[in-house]
Amino acid sequence: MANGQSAENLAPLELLANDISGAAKIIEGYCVLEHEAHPTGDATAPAVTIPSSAPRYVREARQRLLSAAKAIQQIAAEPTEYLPTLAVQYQYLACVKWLAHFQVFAAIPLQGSVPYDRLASIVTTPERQLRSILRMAITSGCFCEPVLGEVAHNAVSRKFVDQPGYLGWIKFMDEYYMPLASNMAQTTERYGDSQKPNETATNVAFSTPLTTFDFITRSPDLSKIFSAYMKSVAESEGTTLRHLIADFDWAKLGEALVVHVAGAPGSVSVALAEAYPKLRFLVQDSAEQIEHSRAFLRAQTGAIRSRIELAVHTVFKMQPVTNASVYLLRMSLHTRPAAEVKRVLACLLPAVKANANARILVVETVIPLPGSCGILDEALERYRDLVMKQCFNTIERELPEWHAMLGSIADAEGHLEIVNVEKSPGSALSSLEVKYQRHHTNGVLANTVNGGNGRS
Ligand SMILES: C[S@@+](CC[C@H](N)C(=O)[O-])C[C@H]1O[C@@H](n2cnc3c(N)ncnc32)[C@H](O)[C@@H]1O
Repeated sequence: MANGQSAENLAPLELLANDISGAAKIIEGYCVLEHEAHPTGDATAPAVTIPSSAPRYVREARQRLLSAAKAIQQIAAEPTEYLPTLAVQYQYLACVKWLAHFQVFAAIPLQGSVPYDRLASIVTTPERQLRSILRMAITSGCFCEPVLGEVAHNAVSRKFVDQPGYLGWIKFMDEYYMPLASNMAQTTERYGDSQKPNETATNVAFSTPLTTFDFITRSPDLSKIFSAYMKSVAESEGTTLRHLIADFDWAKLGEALVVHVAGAPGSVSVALAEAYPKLRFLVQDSAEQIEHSRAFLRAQTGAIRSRIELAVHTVFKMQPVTNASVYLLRMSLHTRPAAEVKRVLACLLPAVKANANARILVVETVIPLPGSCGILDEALERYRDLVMKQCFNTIERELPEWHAMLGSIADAEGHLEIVNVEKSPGSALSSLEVKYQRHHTNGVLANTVNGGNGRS
């Protein structure tokens, strides 16, 4: 400990500085041991800072470092700096939008640097404006200036070239999410605590009577950028399928059937099928989506295709398959009002009641209780909660709310119960393992005798 002091005697700033230093040592030590490139923000920065194959303690150190760095900035800053710092954030979004509009990402060579004046003549923008906007973006971590007067890509800006969906994401944030967020107060003024899907910030911001889904799908422009945005979100760190694979003990299932409820197009089943060759899958969704799934599966290898079946099934009808080991519900509940969430879960109850080892795996955001995790993780989960409210009048839930929701799904002999919760470092989603719990009989939990898995 610095100066021989114990942790209890350290002031908050020193504690955070120690956290940062300790986490940075773990990360740098890992990079040296594994011959990985050291994280930097310059042109040589690796495309991935910490690979997903890194041990959990290294990925946890990265989360700790990010949160401690954010927390230390907050407490070291003067209160009078709060608003100027907030102002910087909206300018960042405006700069990235401007750079995307003038196709600056594509105009900068992937290797080497380019002088501002030459770049300005390529993208036909005033040089002084281009330089100001790029230099502002550089302070956000996007692009770098390896030689004074010349700009180059770094790992962040290169993403906008490698993954064009990033441009759709920025456009969607700017043209859709921003107006919703800035109309949040007017929405509460007009609709109070409404949970109706057509009394949201979408209705206020865009003066439409439509629900958010209808509003987006009926606008060709918006639905195009929405698809690009969703594709990028699916590939982003928070929702990558690697977390789903890591956050449940799929191997213990052996040869088993997994039903992915509302699982089109089937990319989740394909990823799991590749990782676990003994598992078979049934993807259920609407008739229209299952048609897309057929096309999607045709592009997979025969070995994968042979283990994935498709079926038209609505989440509001009783689950017809009762011999599966897992009924997976991933990101399918948070856009629904509570009454619908209950109906969806109730349709699965008989299937998990029929087999004491069967599980419902609910993969959704769990909002952390204040201070229970790093400040950055907490902010990202709370962001998702606000977006759900603004778009759908629905919520993301805290763990006690998930316990209450699942516990309320019951029949005469028992109810649904969460037996385990897992969340990989960096994941935006938690995996809630849910079983049917029989009511106490003579003080003994009937299900425990029958095959609880002991992981709770
Ligand atoms: C956000 S997506 C879920 C994505 C998918 N579960 C995953 O993990 O990537 C919602 C899915 O629910 C499906 N869906 C919506 N309403 C449904 C219903 N009533 N019955 C069955 N599927 C439905 C949609 O077609 C869509 O595939």
